[in-house]
Amino acid sequence: MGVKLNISATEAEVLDNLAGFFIKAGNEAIADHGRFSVSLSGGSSPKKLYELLASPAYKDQPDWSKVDFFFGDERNVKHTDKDSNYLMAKTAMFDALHIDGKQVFPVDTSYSPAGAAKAYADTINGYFEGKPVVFDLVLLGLGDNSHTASLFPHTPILHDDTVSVKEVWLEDQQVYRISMTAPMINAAKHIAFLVYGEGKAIAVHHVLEDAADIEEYPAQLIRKDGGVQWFLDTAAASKLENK
Ligand SMILES: O=C1O[C@H](COP(=O)(O)O)[C@@H](O)[C@H](O)[C@H]1O
Repeated sequence: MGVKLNISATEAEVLDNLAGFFIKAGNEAIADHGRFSVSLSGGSSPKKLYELLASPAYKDQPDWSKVDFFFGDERNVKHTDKDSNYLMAKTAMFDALHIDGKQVFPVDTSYSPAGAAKAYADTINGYFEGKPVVFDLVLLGLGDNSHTASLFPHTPILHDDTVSVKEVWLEDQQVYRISMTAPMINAAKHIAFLVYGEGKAIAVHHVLEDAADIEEYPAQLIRKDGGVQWFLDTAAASKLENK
């Protein structure tokens, strides 16, 4: 799968290492083509990373006016809802860094789920001006059930081979989410997972070491020849047999 493991002793070290990776990727992208396009993850894990990146004491920060923010997935809720990935990133990072609204590309959840997915795909294609969609960095988390972005077990999006954005119906929760497809994520220059805590250890083992089964372990869909970076703490890595 081209996995690059970065295992740290503590949660704080994992966050620090990934912040360093983010900043390096950002500075390199800006030096290379003038801007840094990053797709953020949502859920419970990344908030501390975003707060750390926004911390004024943090070293070697990129020129934030040259960073463009997207979302790998979103809950089908208003931007003011506590479950909104956009709201979480805004409060944890955008506000503190005074990011201009023109640099932030949230999913427009005022549409129907299918409409929001289509509109977001159009937004992304427009940003890349009709050229191939290649984000400089896609950040991802991992759910206890081995989902990433909103690529959930046993959902049709797992078999979508288009570089696109789709709505995802979660039968058990009776809600929609909107998610980039695996091919859109896999086209990125860099992909980095942030996973910490013992609760994720079994999922990490399934995704990285079990036989291929994308229906059960959708994060196995995320692969790159150049390697996918996994930033883990020792608790999340504790069930790995090969470290
Ligand atoms: O990549 C992602 O992963 C999470 C799962 O992370 P968790 O920390 O909430 O368990 C997912 O739900 C999130 O929306 C996504 O961006």
